[in-house]
Amino acid sequence: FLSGTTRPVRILKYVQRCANSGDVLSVISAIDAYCSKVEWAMNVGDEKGAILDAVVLETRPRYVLELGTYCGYSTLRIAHLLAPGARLITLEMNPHYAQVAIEMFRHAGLDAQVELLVGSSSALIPQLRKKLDIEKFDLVFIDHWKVSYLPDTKLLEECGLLKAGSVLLADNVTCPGAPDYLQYVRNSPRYQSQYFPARLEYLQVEDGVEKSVFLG
Ligand SMILES: Nc1ncnc2c1ncn2[C@@H]1O[C@H](Cn2cc(CNC(=O)c3cc([N+](=O)[O-])cc(O)c3O)nn2)[C@@H](O)[C@H]1O
Ligand SMILES: [Mg+2]
Repeated sequence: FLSGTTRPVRILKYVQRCANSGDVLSVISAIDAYCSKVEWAMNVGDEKGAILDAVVLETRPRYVLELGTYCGYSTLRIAHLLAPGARLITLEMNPHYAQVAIEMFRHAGLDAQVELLVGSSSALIPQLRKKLDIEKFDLVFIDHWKVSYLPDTKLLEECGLLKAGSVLLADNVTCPGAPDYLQYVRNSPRYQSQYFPARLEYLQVEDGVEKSVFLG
């Protein structure tokens, strides 16, 4: 009866049926259960998600930016760990996926904690300071089109949205891979970069995330 829907809609319907509303951890595990048992989806998943959690806890960010919301899985993992008063901005260019993510945040009871902007990262990043009155981001989670990782990182630098100590965490640097981005953050004197190997979400394939601290 869900034929003709999109994968994010099928994930959302499963969450609305099976996860306790207002319980973000049950929403996260419901998404992982569905995507490991029913159909694969490109959420960061629980193994790489645990690395994301650790980086959020270690950074204790006040201003967080996410590139590529999709179903909102990683948005929820981050939002769950933020201190009161922190702000989480997530950018999603597909309005249909954005709507699914907003419903996902509502089910988790975190829709007031997340600011979702619909549009492409390259169009939105230059507007963030004016639009949101945010000077710098303490943490950026990068999980959108792999060819956009590097140009968007350079755009964040050019727009003055990074400060010494800002942390970039990039998903999929091994699979599907973001070779130009990796080369940049690993060779630029402006970044201190570290690789965390982990399996690709829900599969036995090798992937990894790259944590890069901007040095100013
Ligand atoms: N420049 C952009 N600005 C805003 N949103 C964007 C942009 N590019 C893609 N998106 C959005 O990201 C979401 C998710 N997304 C991510 C990707 C790229 N990610 C992958 O292709 C991917 C692929 C695999 N994989 O193939 O195994 C595993 C992963 O973890 C991945 O993130 N494509 N869409 C989608 O909703 C899309 O609208
Ligand atoms: Mg990813």
